[in-house]
Amino acid sequence: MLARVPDDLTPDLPNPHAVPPPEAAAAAGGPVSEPAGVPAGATGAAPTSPAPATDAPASPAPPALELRGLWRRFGEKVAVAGIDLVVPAGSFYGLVGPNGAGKTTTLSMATGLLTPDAGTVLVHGRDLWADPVAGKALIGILPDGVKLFDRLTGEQLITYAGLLRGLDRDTVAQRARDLLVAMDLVADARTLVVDYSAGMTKKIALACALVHAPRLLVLDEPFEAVDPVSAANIRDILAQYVASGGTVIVSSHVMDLVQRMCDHVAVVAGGHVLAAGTVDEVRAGASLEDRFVELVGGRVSGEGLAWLRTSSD
Ligand SMILES: Nc1ncnc2c1ncn2[C@@H]1O[C@H](COP(=O)(O)OP(=O)(O)OP(=O)(O)O)[C@@H](O)[C@H]1O
Repeated sequence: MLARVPDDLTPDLPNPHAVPPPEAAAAAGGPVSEPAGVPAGATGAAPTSPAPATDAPASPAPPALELRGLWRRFGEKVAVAGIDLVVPAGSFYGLVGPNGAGKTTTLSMATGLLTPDAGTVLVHGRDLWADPVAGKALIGILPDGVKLFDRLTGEQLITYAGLLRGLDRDTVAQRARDLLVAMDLVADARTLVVDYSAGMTKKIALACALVHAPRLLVLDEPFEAVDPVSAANIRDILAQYVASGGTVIVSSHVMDLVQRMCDHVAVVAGGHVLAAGTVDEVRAGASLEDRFVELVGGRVSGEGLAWLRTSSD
């Protein structure tokens, strides 16, 4: 079983010893930072007042993702009703909720795929919707109901994703090979994606989300239709990614999986966050599944379906 992400695919984290020019970092999908010692937004500006004293404690690193007052409605339907959420950098964060809770809508707004009606999305402290190009460079996305260019082969699709992210051809070729191995898709590298099974399609989409070594990985139902061995491989890859400094947000309906895999979780229902924190805080001594049912409610008896138990002969 694979338990290791190739070093080249671990997240592009800021290197305190090397500060690339912002445009180069953005093009490489890496962090865009001001030169050390220069206040944000002041690059190139002549100082107008003496520098402030520098003995104040360094401010803590911003969360990987911060959602403030996110709203989204579709016609009369309010899908997301003022969601606030803080995803700490380096966390493995689960997002759970019943069908129609607003998870996909929230993640779509958090990753620049869907415009919010109101609210702010900060990715590593940067306002995503103020500068979507820089913000999206930090994110890898596996959307729900993913639509791919499925007339490409798996290998071509990863290559396409890498080139689109601004990587050079040699880097893309190396990473495509590594990802095909990690996803156990080498034998089908030259098969058209349209001929892939649902689980294989999920894996090739995940490979595309990883190719630019993002700092934040947002995965909507990544294990749906994936076989147990592939799921275990993917879990290993994600755990390794988090161990090397990346942040993963994963939506899932499988409480047991979230409880085992994630260190933080948010329970969402009706477009609101009902509970959020570490998994242990949220489950409060119960299993996550029991706590989920307690928070969300909505259990129905099968009495109305008595006819299902009636013999038809
Ligand atoms: N494009 C759309 N047009 C109209 N309504 C939408 C649209 N997208 C989502 N909705 C509605 O918004 C609500 C939240 O949907 P969303 O897909 O975010 O839920 P979810 O938590 O991801 O659900 P599931 O777990 O079933 O995938 C639902 O009532 C859904 O019908």
